Amino acid sequence: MQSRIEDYAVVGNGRSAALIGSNGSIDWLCWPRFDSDACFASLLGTADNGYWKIGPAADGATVSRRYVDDTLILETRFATADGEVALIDFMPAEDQRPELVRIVRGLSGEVAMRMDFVVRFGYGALVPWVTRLEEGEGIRAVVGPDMVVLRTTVPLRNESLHTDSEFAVRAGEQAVFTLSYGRSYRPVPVARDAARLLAGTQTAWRDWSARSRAHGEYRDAIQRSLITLKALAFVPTGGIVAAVTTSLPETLGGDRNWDYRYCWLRDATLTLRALMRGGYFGEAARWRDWLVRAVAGAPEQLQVMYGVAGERRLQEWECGWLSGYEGARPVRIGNAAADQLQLDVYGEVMNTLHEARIGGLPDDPAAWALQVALVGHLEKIWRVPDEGIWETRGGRRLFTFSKVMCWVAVDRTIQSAELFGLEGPLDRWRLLRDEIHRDVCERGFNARRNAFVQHYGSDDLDASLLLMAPVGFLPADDPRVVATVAAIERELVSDGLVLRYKTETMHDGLDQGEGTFLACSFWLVENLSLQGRQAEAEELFARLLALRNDVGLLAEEYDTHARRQVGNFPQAFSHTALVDTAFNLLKRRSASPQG
Ligand SMILES: OC[C@H]1O[C@H](O[C@H]2O[C@H](CO)[C@@H](O)[C@H](O)[C@H]2O)[C@H](O)[C@@H](O)[C@@H]1O
Repeated sequence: MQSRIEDYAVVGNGRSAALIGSNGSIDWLCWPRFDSDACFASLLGTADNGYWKIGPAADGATVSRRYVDDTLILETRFATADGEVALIDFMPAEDQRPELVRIVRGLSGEVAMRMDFVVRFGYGALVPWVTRLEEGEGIRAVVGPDMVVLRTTVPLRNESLHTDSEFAVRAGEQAVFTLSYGRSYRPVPVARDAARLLAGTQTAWRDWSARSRAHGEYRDAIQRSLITLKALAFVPTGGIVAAVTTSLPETLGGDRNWDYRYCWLRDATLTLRALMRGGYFGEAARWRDWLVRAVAGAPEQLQVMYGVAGERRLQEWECGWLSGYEGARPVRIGNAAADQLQLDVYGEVMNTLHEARIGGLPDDPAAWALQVALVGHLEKIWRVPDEGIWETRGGRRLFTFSKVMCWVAVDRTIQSAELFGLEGPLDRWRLLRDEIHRDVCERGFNARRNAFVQHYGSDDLDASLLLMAPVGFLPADDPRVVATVAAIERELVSDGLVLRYKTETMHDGLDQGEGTFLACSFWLVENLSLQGRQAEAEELFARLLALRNDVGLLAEEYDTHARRQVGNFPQAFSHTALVDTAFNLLKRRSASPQG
């Protein structure tokens, strides 16, 4: 039932998103929010956990897919011996009402089609009570507070807990399906005109994309990533999720399965940086307001992640009735990492707020007051061990990268104060910045290994340290940085791509082994380029671009043995790193004498 991860495309509307396989099957959809219960969950289980498939009745069609121009409207073409049809899938942009529209258009000949609809609320567990609509062709499916309404232009048949339809589409004809979500105690959502919704959605995405600064050789790759990142933003609040899925495994068949449908300060700020580089500052303003609301009063209560509206309790539990993606169990809902201490997030937040100011985002006194309070708190806690950027579950350590990012937090706050005349104890902050820098250089560098190491006193390498030069902690040609990059290239590169760390020696509290981490691989490109190894940088970048699926999407990791994308999908981290690296390569190319 499940497709390969890279066979999925995403459609969304700024509140939720659906994954659609190249076979026309929607195997994942949570409504009404990204983190709501799924009503189609076969992605993580079996057909009985819910899916909605539209495709040719006979097997053997040739499939090709694309997004319509610079939009999030998916077009899947099925070419059969009898003719060709296009399946158009989208969520209307106009009001973010939870709705999915599917239009089958006949392009040539006459194609016999089939639709199968199995809706199961509660992450695939609950069979709804299904009734026919009084007007028009359609059904209403209800369980407890949840309701979906399926309307269509073709006849439906209800049989053994399953709704289906067999219909034919000739060239020039079309069949339309709309699925709307609502609360079961509210009236049935009114029917809307699919053609009008399609036109409006197309215009909204085209207008958004027209504002982009993406350019040059990587223009299309950058823009597709920006659209994907935009699709991860929860419009009503400004929160941004790390991915639209939970528990797509980092190792096929393994237990590294996590719920990413939340707003990590780290992932969200990196997403914003990418959107701002693309010219999109509106999202930055909304996210900053979200941050001020989410963190609110006490800086010592800062969490590393929140729900999309700023919720703090993201309790992790295992969804025992789902058998997992290709059997990878457990399927986890919620994320216990919410209770961790990860000091790097201070650096990512301060860096993004600083860049937003430079980009012209009007200042907000509440945001500056929050920053001053956060640095005040960091001053007290930067020396303590934490769980680090990788959210390890094997106990707290003095992670070198966490300390580097504490330096970034203080450095960017000082820079903001200096550049924009903002008030703060500058002399004290400057002393703090120097102290953190000294600490990292003395305790994070292992002379015997001739490299900065994962945590103080260890021999392990860590790919997060590829960010030392890009964040400006040390120059890229500093001999210690050059040696660290060389050591990572020797020891953490697998088939040309970068592992986060060695799970064999790191003891992160989980089973051994995982795929190569795509964001880290982009960070290696950045270091090669900063070291002037341009040809190598561009070659690795081209390789990474080639790993995107047919519609330009990336998961979190890549399994170089199975040659498959692994981990949650599509993932913000990977797409932000793509955008950043592409812009940097283009900038350096145009600055070079030959550029
Ligand atoms: O590796 C164990 C941890 O994996 C997840 O964290 C990863 O995803 C986060 C969201 O993209 C990212 O911010 C983090 O840097 C990654 O390591 C998972 O969410 C954790 O619960 C888990 O401990």
